[in-house]
Amino acid sequence: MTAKQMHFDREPANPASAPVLLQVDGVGKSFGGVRANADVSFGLHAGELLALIGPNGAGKSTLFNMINGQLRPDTGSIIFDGTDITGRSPRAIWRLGIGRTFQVAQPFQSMTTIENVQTALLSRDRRLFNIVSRVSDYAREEALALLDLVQLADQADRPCSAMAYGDIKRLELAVALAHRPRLLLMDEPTAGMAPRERIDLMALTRDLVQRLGTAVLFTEHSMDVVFGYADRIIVLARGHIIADDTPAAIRENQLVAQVYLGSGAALGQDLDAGRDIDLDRHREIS
Ligand SMILES: Nc1ncnc2c1ncn2[C@@H]1O[C@H](COP(=O)(O)OP(=O)(O)OP(=O)(O)O)[C@@H](O)[C@H]1O
Repeated sequence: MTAKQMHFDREPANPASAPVLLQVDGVGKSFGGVRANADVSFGLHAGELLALIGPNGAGKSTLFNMINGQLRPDTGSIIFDGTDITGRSPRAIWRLGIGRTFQVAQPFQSMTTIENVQTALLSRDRRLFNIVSRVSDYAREEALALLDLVQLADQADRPCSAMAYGDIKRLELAVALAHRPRLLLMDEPTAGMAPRERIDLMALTRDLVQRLGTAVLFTEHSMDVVFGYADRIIVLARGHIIADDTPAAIRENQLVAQVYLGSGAALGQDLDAGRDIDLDRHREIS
């Protein structure tokens, strides 16, 4: 069964006209005297690929963790598809349709590719497996369709331990998609990947977002990925949103350039020259 037969494909979404799926309103979080997030507000539309960037310590992880339920905001609210999820548990938020991927993908190495997806489907369906009902017997066709989505169907029965890291990241995407999230949070999706693999993974993510209508919020330190694939970019600095705009507008934003580079140079100049700006090299502002 292919992904198309499983009805994964939809009409491509138009993010600008799509309804707001996630609304973050006046969110703040402090750790002792450190204001990690202050009065953060933004909306995210269905089918939108939104990048969250900022220098080290700007507050990206804190914001991410408030959306996925790992941290409770001190102030403000987070509304997902009309439901107030502020301070709810990670499990409850996941059940409502917010999935996530991690900086370092960690599949079950002792399983095959397809068994990893089958395990995610078992979890989605709240089933347990034991010696009698084996993982490899569960929802194989649906698991194959998910692997087909991320172009891994031909590696279904391969042990994970034998897979290339770029393929493992694609497997992680299939696992995250197993419970059909409407919003996917991706924490530095291309960390540790070679340039070619980064482009492949983001092109695939973009394609899936358009086909499935899933919204994606991702943090990323590689500016080639951010400017190449985001529909919109939010820039955090010292806990505040200092810009929320299209990649083209962010590129020309002088405040953003100053925050990153400590100069008036337009952010993305290096990109135009075909180079990648690594924010780790521009820590001085935070
Ligand atoms: N659990 C914590 N306890 C104390 N301070 C914290 C905690 N978590 C974050 N902070 C502080 O809050 C600020 C924002 O941190 P956060 O990790 O959200 O930034 P970030 O933008 O994700 O940084 P990076 O890009 O380095 O991951 C920093 O000053 C950080 O030291």
